[in-house]
Amino acid sequence: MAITLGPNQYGKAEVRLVTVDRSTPVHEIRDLTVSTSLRGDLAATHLHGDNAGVLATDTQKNTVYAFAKESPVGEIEDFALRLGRRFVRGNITGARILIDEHAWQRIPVDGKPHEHSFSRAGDEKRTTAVTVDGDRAWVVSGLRDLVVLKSTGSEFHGFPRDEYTTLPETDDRILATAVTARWRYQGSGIDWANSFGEIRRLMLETFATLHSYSLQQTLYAMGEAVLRERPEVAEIRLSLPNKHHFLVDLTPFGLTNDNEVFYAADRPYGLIEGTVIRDDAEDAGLAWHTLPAF
Ligand SMILES: O=c1[nH]c(=O)c2[nH]c(=O)[nH]c2[nH]1
Repeated sequence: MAITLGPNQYGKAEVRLVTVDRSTPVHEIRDLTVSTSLRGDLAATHLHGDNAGVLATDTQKNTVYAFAKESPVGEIEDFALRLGRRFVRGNITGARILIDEHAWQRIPVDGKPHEHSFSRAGDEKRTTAVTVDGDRAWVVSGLRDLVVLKSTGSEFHGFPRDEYTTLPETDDRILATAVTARWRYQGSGIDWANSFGEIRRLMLETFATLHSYSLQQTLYAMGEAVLRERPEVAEIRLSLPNKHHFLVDLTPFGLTNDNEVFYAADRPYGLIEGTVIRDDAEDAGLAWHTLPAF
């Protein structure tokens, strides 16, 4: 019997990085969670504990902080590319850098945004996942936990009924989800910030305006809108938990419920996931390699 080492990677997970730009009295803050993962010829450490080719995860963490001091972090995609390219040398042939950006907004005081006091702008995160392999690189960006709800304009009916079906058909329900999206970029010279803003806008506008007959239909329409308008996006993957809102039965209290009082269920939840891709998309290469969640 032969036993061999299979695919492996290692790095520092969830490095918390906060930067303050103090160049003017109006401070700018950035708040990132950075995870690094390196691949390559790492047999010696796995088989014999020989660490000559192991760039310590502690060094990887320090590199994140040093790079943030040496030049402005900039767009998370550029920061991830800089880090990934730094790590790929010698026996390290590939790197994957994940970054989540946490948004802050200025606290309004006397109607004006404060210079150096902030409040968290909700749970939503802008994300990127950069994979470097030799001198090639792939960028998959996205967002997580963008919670949306529409109070009408959503129906769900026509599904099969069997002896276990209890769900009533509805022609007017609340539709709510927390959007997780990742999209794969193609081409070069991409304005990361503008592209992110436009993709987010397209997804939100589609969610708001599409009269939905299923969350699946909404998912596809959101992805299709992005691919139609944004040629720099090769494909988009969406994960949409159906945050069910059930009508409360008020008849025990002698009351009617005219689609006004709901119980927001926590779990279980439907989980609707899918990819929307253009038929002439550039090859995905290693873009999704070892990417969690999809
Ligand atoms: O939009 C929906 N899609 C489903 O597949 C589903 N299943 C379910 O119970 N409710 C819903 N809603």
